[in-house]
Amino acid sequence: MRLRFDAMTSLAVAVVGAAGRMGRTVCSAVDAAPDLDLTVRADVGDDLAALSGRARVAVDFTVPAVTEANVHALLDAGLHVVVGTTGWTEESLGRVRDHLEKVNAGRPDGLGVLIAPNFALSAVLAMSFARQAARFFESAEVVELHHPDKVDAPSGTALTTARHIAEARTRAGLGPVPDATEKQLDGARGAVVDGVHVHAVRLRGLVAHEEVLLGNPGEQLTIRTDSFDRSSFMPGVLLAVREVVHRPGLTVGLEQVLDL
Ligand SMILES: NC(=O)C1=CN([C@@H]2O[C@H](COP(=O)(O)OP(=O)(O)OC[C@H]3O[C@@H](n4cnc5c(N)ncnc54)[C@H](OP(=O)(O)O)[C@@H]3O)[C@@H](O)[C@H]2O)C=CC1
Ligand SMILES: O=C(O)C1=N[C@H](C(=O)O)C[C@H](O)C1
Repeated sequence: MRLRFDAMTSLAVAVVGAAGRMGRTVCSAVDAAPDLDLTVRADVGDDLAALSGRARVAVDFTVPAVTEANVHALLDAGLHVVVGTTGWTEESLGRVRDHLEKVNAGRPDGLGVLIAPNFALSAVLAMSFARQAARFFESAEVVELHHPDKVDAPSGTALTTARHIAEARTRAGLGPVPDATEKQLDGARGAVVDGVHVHAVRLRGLVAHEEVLLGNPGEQLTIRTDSFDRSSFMPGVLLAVREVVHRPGLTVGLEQVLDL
């Protein structure tokens, strides 16, 4: 019965932030997918409560300052939500988890929220490889490189990568990364995220890139991911849209869906 339903009914999708760089690309990708139906393009000033009944899944690519409020409004409107916008913290994720528990209480087919800092397969794999490798290296630093219209630094992907590296180092009993710097210009050693230095480059011509540098005496491992075009994020976004309706509660990271 379920197969018949999936085969005959397309999934109605709303895109929030539809006029933005990612929003426009997601609209085209949803439009081109035979099993998905783009029913709403929402942007600044649109009332998200009005999406109730017009879509089953909303995709949010907006700005860090509004994304959490959007998710709460979309849950109140009864939609599953896929989020690519950056700026999430343990606290804001916790509030979404609490909200989901409330709206899903007593519902076997509860709502799902899937939040991922990066939907590109190469980036998800790079984060996973970095996490795997981190415990074997004395030194670890992250360099992220993006287009200069990006409003946040460091990138959400770099923050997540650094946190995963730090967790792996702690679990392995590694101490602080070696660094004899005594005197520096402000920012010369980047931001420090859980003990891992993160450097942000903004350069016209770039899209989204990251290097994880891992060092030991006499050797270095570099893990690099490049998104040359926003089409790189689309298979992951579409996968998340199709998956989120089957995953009640909060899912963080596309790696959960890919079983990495
Ligand atoms: N997870 C992933 O794989 C990826 C994540 N990102 C992240 O996605 C986010 C968006 O990136 P990008 O598309 O480049 O940014 P843009 O600035 O191009 O797009 C954001 C859009 O959201 C709109 N917007 C702002 N506030 C609201 C609101 N309250 N409700 C609805 N729409 C709103 C903006 O309108 P206006 O311009 O008028 O303010 C704009 O149209 C960023 O956080 C970025 O880091 C980006 C790429 C991949
Ligand atoms: O703003 C961008 O462009 C991107 N943002 C995300 C991030 O901050 O990690 C994902 C990707 O790097 C592109």
